[in-house]
Amino acid sequence: MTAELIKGFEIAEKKRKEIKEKVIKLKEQGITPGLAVILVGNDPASRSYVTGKGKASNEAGIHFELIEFPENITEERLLQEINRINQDENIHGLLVQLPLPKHIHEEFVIERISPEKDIDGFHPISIGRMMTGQDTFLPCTPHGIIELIKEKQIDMNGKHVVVIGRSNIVGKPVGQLFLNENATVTYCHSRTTNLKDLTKLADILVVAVGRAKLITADYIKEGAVVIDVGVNRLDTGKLCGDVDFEDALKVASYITPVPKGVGPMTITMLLHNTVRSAQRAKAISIH
Ligand SMILES: Nc1nc(=O)c2c([nH]1)NC[C@@H]1CN(c3ccc(C(=O)N[C@@H](CCC(=O)O)C(=O)O)cc3)C=[N+]21
Repeated sequence: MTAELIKGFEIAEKKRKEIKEKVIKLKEQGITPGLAVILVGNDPASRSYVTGKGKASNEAGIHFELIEFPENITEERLLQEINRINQDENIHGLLVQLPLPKHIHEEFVIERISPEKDIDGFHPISIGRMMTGQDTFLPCTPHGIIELIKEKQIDMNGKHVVVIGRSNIVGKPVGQLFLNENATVTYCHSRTTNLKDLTKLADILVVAVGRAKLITADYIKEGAVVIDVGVNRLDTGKLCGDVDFEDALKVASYITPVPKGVGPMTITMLLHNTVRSAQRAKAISIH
């Protein structure tokens, strides 16, 4: 078998066109969707992700504000800035790029963001709503993955999804979203003893651990769908997934490449959430 590629980049492009149309409609009604990103410190990877978000926003017609702070900013000053943006009527979405410097409590920062503007879907209120299946901002990478699966018309109902990784931003929420789609979900992580026995059972295998080429063909059931969330920067400067792509191609039915797989969908869902937030703000202003 040779797997079919899930071309996230192309699917993302199509969805961005639809988002752009929605932005045009909103602008005709006098609303310009606005996204603010807070970037602390000078990590080149974080800076490059934020640049990508800014570019994608501008291309979609979304107003983008980058707010930069030095590494040594106090937590109090950062929280104060979030308070200010929470009140800013021109901004519908706010995200604080992670990770933050060690002296800042990430959870305090996330909890300070107004759930109405939490387009990352990281606030405990957003997570709670997601868990109970309510309408809310869904975290972008997990949501992007579900959209890719739907786009390819891959059945999730009753399927066994195995997630490797249990981060708050990818592993945990992606399992929850698959559960909401009636899949059976198994979580694996660094303490899992019999990893290969479990991954071999997966109809859909989601890999989000951050270790280049960890998953080879022998971890994958014949015909499984493989979703690679890894973004590992090699010494050569090349981006590489958590899956050994060439090897996995031989056994999987569908596979996402890195780059141009899940990554572009993450940014697309961020734009999607920002536009939804603006639409909602508009609806409220009418009442
Ligand atoms: N508060 C917060 N929200 C985030 O959404 C967030 C974050 N913090 N911290 C870091 C991760 C990582 N992340 C990516 C977004 C896009 C690509 C992406 O577009 N990747 C391109 C390649 C880009 C390149 O070549 O550098 C691709 O896969 O094709 C990757 C990774 C968002 N994150």
